[in-house]
Amino acid sequence: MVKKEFPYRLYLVISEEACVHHAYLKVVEQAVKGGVDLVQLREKNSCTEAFLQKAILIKNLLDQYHVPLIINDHLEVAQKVEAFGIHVGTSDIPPTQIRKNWKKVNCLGYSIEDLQQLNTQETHVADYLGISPIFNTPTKTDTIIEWGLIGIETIRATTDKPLVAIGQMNAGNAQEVIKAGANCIAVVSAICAAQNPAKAAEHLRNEIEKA
Ligand SMILES: Cc1ncc(COP(=O)(O)OP(=O)(O)O)c(N)n1
Ligand SMILES: Cc1nc(C(=O)O)sc1CCOP(=O)(O)O
Ligand SMILES: [Mg+2]
Repeated sequence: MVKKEFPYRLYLVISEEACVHHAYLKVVEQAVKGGVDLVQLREKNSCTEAFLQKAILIKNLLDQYHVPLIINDHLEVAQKVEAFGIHVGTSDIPPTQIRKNWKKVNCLGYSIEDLQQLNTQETHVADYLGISPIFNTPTKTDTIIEWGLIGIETIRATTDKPLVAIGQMNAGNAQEVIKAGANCIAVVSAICAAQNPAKAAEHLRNEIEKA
């Protein structure tokens, strides 16, 4: 595998239902203005058509800001919208299958839930690894481990792939998470539930850059 660049540092994972104070497209735009440089659309409860329509709207918006779009789980939507990439976990289409069916995928993310996964072909073909989760979070409860900072350090020592930290990430822990070895921080609530998504993103981004 040729190692690709992964310059992204603040990753917004968004769904319409996670957005508390503003419409999701407004949250995306404000977040990008505040410093988000990668966005994932994660619609766990939408049918394919609704997911696709949301993806088209977000893609059109993000293209104006030259910010890449990642689609969660759904290969058909990702391909139809010509997304930058896709994120999958251990219960989804395996990364090797995605490589076979989507030759032009630019960025393939894969969730890591245990250390054994690091030695698999699925991990090998991924462009970045999501450390799933750093801390338990009410936003996603079907997780099996809480990696903590030690988990980031352990994974960092094992792989040189870009590492994305997710799960209860916020401005209060962003610096220590980056210092422990994560390249990028992914958030849902810290931006989607903020009164001011632009300010929330800016605060997070500043903490990341200070680390
Ligand atoms: C950046 C990032 N990391 C991890 C996940 C979780 O993916 P997965 O384990 O497939 O769980 P769902 O998001 O599909 O519920 C993610 N989405 N993004
Ligand atoms: C989408 C997602 N994946 C996770 C994982 O552990 O794989 S945790 C998560 C949700 C993160 O939400 P918040 O920033 O609100 O804690
Ligand atoms: Mg998934």
